[in-house]
Amino acid sequence: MQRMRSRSIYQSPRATNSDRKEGSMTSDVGALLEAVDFAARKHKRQRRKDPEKTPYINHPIGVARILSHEAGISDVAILQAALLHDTVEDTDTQFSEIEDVFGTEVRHMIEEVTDNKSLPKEERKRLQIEHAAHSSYGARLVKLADKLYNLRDLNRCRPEGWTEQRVQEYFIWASKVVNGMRGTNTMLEASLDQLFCERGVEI
Ligand SMILES: Nc1nc2c(ncn2[C@@H]2O[C@H](COP(=O)(O)OP(=O)(O)O)[C@@H](OP(=O)(O)OP(=O)(O)O)[C@H]2O)c(=O)[nH]1
Ligand SMILES: [Mn+2]
Repeated sequence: MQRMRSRSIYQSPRATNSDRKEGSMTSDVGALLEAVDFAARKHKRQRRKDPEKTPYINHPIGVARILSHEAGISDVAILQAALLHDTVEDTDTQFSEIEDVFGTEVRHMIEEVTDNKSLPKEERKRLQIEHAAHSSYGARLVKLADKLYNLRDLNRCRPEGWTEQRVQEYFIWASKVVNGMRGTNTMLEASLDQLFCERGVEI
């Protein structure tokens, strides 16, 4: 029987050339695909709130894509955290499970971006504004890309049951979360500011 590894092979991969030649899974690509697969399995029964009922997994994949394609991020742990960022908040995933597979760095980023769903919604939303400002660099990047994706999604179509006023209030709240993270990434902040400006939200 194969012995259990004491350290996950998917955490912060630093693959050597010989690892790559041997087809080892410690490559960056392998580590990212492991996170995509983990998130897809965890979110498999969930849909977005849009009338089309888009598969939920489109959101974390899109958040990771914003970081890599628009913000210029290539750090594998940060991209994995983006892919996994809603697994604990919205599925039965435990932080310990994330740590076992992806390591402590990814676990900590996800802890930082996970709301405590047992708190009343107003308190949760207030705490996001407070916590975002004191988060690590990786967690702030994930938060900024998360907000950018969700605001673009709101411009694309209104979630079922949301009034136009609720959409506008989400933009105003998101701007407060973003304001606490200024100076993190020029490209993300410029894209977010453009959206706030189009909605007439003061920044
Ligand atoms: N714009 C949009 N959002 C949708 C849709 N479907 C699901 N969501 C999710 O809804 C959340 C925002 O809705 P709210 O009512 O404010 O929050 P709640 O679900 O946490 O109570 C976001 O969670 P989150 O990613 O955890 O971010 P956050 O807003 O909690 O920071 C977003 O991903 C959709 O079709 N459009
Ligand atoms: Mn999210």
